[in-house]
Amino acid sequence: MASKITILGAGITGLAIASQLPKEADITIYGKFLPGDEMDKEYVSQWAGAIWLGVHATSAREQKYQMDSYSTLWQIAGLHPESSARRIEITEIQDIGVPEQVWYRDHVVGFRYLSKSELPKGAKFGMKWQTVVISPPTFINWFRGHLENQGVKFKRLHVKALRDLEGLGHDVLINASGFGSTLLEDVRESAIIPVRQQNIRLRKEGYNKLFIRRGENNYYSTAFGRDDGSIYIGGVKKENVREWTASAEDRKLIMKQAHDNQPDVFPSADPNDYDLIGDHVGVWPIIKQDKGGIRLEKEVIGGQKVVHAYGQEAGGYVCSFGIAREAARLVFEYLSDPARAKL
Ligand SMILES: Cc1cc2nc3c(=O)[nH]c(=O)nc-3n(C[C@H](O)[C@H](O)[C@H](O)COP(=O)(O)OP(=O)(O)OC[C@H]3O[C@@H](n4cnc5c(N)ncnc54)[C@H](O)[C@@H]3O)c2cc1C
Repeated sequence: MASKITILGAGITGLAIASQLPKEADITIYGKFLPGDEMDKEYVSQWAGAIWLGVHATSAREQKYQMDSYSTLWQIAGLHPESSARRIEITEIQDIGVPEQVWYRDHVVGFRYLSKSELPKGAKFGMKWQTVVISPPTFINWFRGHLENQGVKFKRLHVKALRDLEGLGHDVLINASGFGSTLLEDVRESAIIPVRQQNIRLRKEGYNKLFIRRGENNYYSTAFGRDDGSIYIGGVKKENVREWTASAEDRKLIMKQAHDNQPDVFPSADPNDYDLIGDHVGVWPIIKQDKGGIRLEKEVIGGQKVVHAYGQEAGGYVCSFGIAREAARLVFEYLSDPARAKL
């Protein structure tokens, strides 16, 4: 009989995990929010940028997750342009750090360091390489359809605890509920903290670049074109803030930084001089490295064999398929256990 696997969570984490499970498994994804829903601030995967960006200060374990995701997103961009995933050249400028910390330099397509003459004033080093950019609402919708074609079922359900799912009779339950894990009565994750990021979206055709610059005091400026003709400009990041009201001051700062870095593209520092779509404020759940980083492990809770998958600091898209492969391996460990009968 096919193994029965339940996934709680229909964000990028739950979807990616479903894609890496054995094709013959009977898989159902449950969620309060599902792909195709109207934008809701609590459904984090709709709000990502999203880009694949090698995150500099991560553990070897998370580097592997990031690279697994890079290669799969790269493939999706080649095979399924309708998913919104698109290959793009990235220019990364660093006012901090050293070139040696760029651990992904030998693993991404077309990587090269910039020469001194190519660096803007104040920069320590920089690089260009090829990455993938995604429009998340389109991407998760496409992903849902792709999984449904393979027999994965989607059902809307809001639970208070993992034990509410016990009656489904699955062999393994995957907990990919993100922030939900702080509230589930039998999980109550206390290591998750919120990270808020404010960005701007504006209408501007013809910008097909991805620029990012990082510096002292959390300086972070990015701009990239999305497939819907908009530019996503970021951003002001704040840890431990779960609040969605846009700040006018941050909006000005974001636009000023974009203007300083690319005056040819953004000739004014005043947001009102552009065709603004609006502020884009989102909050995502992370577990910091000093608290162990992403929680990706097995735990038997009240008789259910659970695999937890949440809290990725580097970003749910950046780590997606790497986390999914590891989660699939943990599922396999449960299923191949000689004492496979339910506990
Ligand atoms: C502004 C912004 C920019 C970002 N940019 C990037 C980027 O460029 N690259 C990147 O990789 N990441 C980026 N991220 C981070 C990324 O969006 C998150 O890491 C990722 O979306 C988390 O996905 P998830 O599937 O774990 O959680 P979610 O998308 O929140 O999904 C959780 C799922 O669990 C369900 N759920 C939770 N609790 C329950 C319950 N009790 N009962 C039923 N269902 C439940 C929800 O309904 C939902 O379906 C960004 C985030 C923001 C906000």
